[in-house]
Amino acid sequence: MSQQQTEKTEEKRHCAYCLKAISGDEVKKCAGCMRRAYCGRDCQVGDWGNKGQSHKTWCKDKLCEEDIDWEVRETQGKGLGVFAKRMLPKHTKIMVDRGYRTIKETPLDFINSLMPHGGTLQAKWDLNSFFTPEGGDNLGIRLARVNHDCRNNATNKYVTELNSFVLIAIKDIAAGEEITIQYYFYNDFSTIKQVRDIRESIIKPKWDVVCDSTCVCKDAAVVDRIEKAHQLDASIPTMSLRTEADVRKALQAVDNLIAMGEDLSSGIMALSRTYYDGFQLSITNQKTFPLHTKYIEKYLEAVEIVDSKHSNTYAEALRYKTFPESHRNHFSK
Ligand SMILES: C[S@@+](CC[C@H](N)C(=O)[O-])C[C@H]1O[C@@H](n2cnc3c(N)ncnc32)[C@H](O)[C@@H]1O
Repeated sequence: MSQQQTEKTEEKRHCAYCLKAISGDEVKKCAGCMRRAYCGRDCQVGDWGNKGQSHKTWCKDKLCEEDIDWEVRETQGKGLGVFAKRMLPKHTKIMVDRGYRTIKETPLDFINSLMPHGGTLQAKWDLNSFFTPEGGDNLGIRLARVNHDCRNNATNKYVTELNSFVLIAIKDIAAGEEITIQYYFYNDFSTIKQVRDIRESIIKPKWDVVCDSTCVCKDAAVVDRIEKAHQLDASIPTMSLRTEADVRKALQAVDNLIAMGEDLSSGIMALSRTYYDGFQLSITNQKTFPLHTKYIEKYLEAVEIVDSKHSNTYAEALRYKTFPESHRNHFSK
């Protein structure tokens, strides 16, 4: 385990484990990354394993840290929010935040500090936990401070085996800019009807966030782009793969979808799946097999951004890159 070091500066930080505000001599840093701050050895030990944020897994990645790269502070009219302290380039991992699965599992101090102020533990849990298609409702104690925006500049994915949310920038985020996500997960290629239903039936009642008529979710041009991408996405699995020409046609659809997805909000999530589609399709035919390289490389890159190198998905993608013939779609099977 990395050792603590005492800093003699008047630096102001938050303990990465208990979240206490600390400054000057109270700030102890992980000697591995020299970035993560603790108020003492007990907190450092707690944070190292999965009782805390599993810093053992992330230390070498030198991830963004609270008070260095982002901070939690008051917003105008939304309570607290998370703000960039420096320019965070597109695809930066802003935070990896452990997901608590139940109220019982969540430290009481953490859950008590959350909105709604004066509310019951259940009300706080309901407001601050996020549904994850991969792992049910989970609460990330720092993620819970991130506000919703339909024009979000970040997106989050829950990685089940790491028991953590990974929050990534989906565009360059300027120093001082608020970091926002879309509450309630939907991928960019879901139909606009689903998007609208989610707004009306989940986001509004659960978080009391109401979009005005100028919001991007009501922009006809955006609606049209999402709808077209959805139709194309839904058509790909139904396409014939009997001949080489069929496979090339399906790959053309994949390339078109990639081009459409590039500029849709949170694109990298849906794109990672589309790159994988390209890989799976190209390997079905001996003639198109050489094309698989570009898709699997893009897929691996996207998985590294969204799920991280420590995920099972990354290990699997790496295996398919190295041994594409091991995939069930390989033309020899
Ligand atoms: C998960 S919390 C986000 C952090 C919260 N602002 C805080 O102070 O802890 C969700 C709540 O934040 C507020 N909020 C989030 N996004 C908002 C938005 N776009 N407009 C207004 N309020 C928002 C709403 O009160 C919402 O129920």
